[in-house]
Amino acid sequence: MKSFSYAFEGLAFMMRTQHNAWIHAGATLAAIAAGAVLQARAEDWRWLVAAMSFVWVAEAVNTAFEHVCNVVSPQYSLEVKAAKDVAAGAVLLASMGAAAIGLLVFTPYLAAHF
Ligand SMILES: Nc1ncnc2c1ncn2[C@@H]1O[C@H](COP(=O)(O)OP(=O)(O)OP(=O)(O)O)[C@@H](O)[C@H]1O
Repeated sequence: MKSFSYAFEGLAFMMRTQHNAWIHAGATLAAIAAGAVLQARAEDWRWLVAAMSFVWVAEAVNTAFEHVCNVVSPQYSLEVKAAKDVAAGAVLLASMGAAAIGLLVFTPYLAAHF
């Protein structure tokens, strides 16, 4: 129970400090709403859940990484810049992958409706 509470504290910290987390939250809610409205099949929900989870995991790891960097090297450093930029790149890659999965999942439903 203690471990769960620390993990939820970490997630709450991420939501308080990372504006990108709110963009992920909006995208997550939009994907869930689209899946419900279009009545996505179970195999499509699997892809959606995997894509959404991957983005959140990348953002959480990026947040942790940034804070470790800030403690280890609060002053400007090209090494820290490279490390933070690569971590931000991981979130970008996960988000682009999720957007691609969203397109692949939802396009056939939209094509069938319109
Ligand atoms: N100590 C530092 N030395 C050099 N560059 C830094 C340093 N801290 C931040 N930066 C640069 O600023 C960018 C943003 O870092 P910051 O820690 O402010 O994260 P952020 O604003 O939460 O952005 P994001 O989560 O979108 O990557 C980094 O990707 C890096 O290019």
